[in-house]
Amino acid sequence: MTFRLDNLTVRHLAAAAATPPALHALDLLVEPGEQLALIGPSGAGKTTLLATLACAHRPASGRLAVFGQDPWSLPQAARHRLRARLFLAPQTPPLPPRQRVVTAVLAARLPQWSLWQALASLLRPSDPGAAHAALARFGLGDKLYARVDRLSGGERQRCGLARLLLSSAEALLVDEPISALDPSLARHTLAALQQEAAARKATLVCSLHQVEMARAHFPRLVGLRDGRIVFDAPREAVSDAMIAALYENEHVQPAPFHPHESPDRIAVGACF
Ligand SMILES: Nc1ncnc2c1ncn2[C@@H]1O[C@H](COP(=O)(O)OP(=O)(O)OP(=O)(O)O)[C@@H](O)[C@H]1O
Repeated sequence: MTFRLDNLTVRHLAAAAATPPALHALDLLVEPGEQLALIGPSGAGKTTLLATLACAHRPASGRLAVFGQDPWSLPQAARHRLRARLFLAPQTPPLPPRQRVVTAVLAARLPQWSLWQALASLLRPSDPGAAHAALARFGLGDKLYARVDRLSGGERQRCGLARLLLSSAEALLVDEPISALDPSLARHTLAALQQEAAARKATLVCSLHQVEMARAHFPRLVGLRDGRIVFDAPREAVSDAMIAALYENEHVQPAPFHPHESPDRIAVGACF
């Protein structure tokens, strides 16, 4: 078992006491090598769930097992070793802006390196060939020596994913990997991620806003809403009605349209 959640509730430390938990009484089993997509509306808890699986949030109650171990009952050093078996790719990767792409990508190997290897790689990239190969898988081979702050949003996102290829993680936790990509790049990027996970027999949990991509590419879909699992099913069992119910949003009211407003006024209003 890669992940097992029993009645797991997670609260953000910064959230007001009266706020409902970000994740509420979740039960979830994820087997080694499984590929599943997390879908659900904004604020459903997808990012929180990925961070919880990555042992970045301590649950408020319930049980979490990662590779059969409760990370929060382990001594800190053992928890770090457990985390090194996971790779969390955030939606916006925290890449140092003035760093070269090659250095930023090779930093994925930090958990495998000694302090001296890490310092030496900062001065002279230790394995630029591996960084280039990883970048090339995401169509970024020509950016090896570019500065991170000169990349576009989509290029930064793919640079973050190239780091994943250099890690030795057994579970890949990926948060909205295609949110800044055009449709063709999005398909290519998802395929590269899924091929990598399959090749190393790693578990892949991926949050996506592109529901049709999730349905087309992932064998299992977990629908989250308001911090609860609404469905957890093979894609063939997920109907259009289930998707519509997941995203039904009674909180958003359509803005009133005033036909007497001139296009200029509408444009100015839209800017501010
Ligand atoms: N750092 C934080 N402190 C307090 N509350 C937070 C924090 N991060 C997220 N939340 C709250 O937790 C809930 C779940 O947020 P989360 O980011 O996990 O949702 P999400 O499904 O990933 O949303 P999106 O699709 O918009 O990225 C939301 O109500 C959000 O406001």
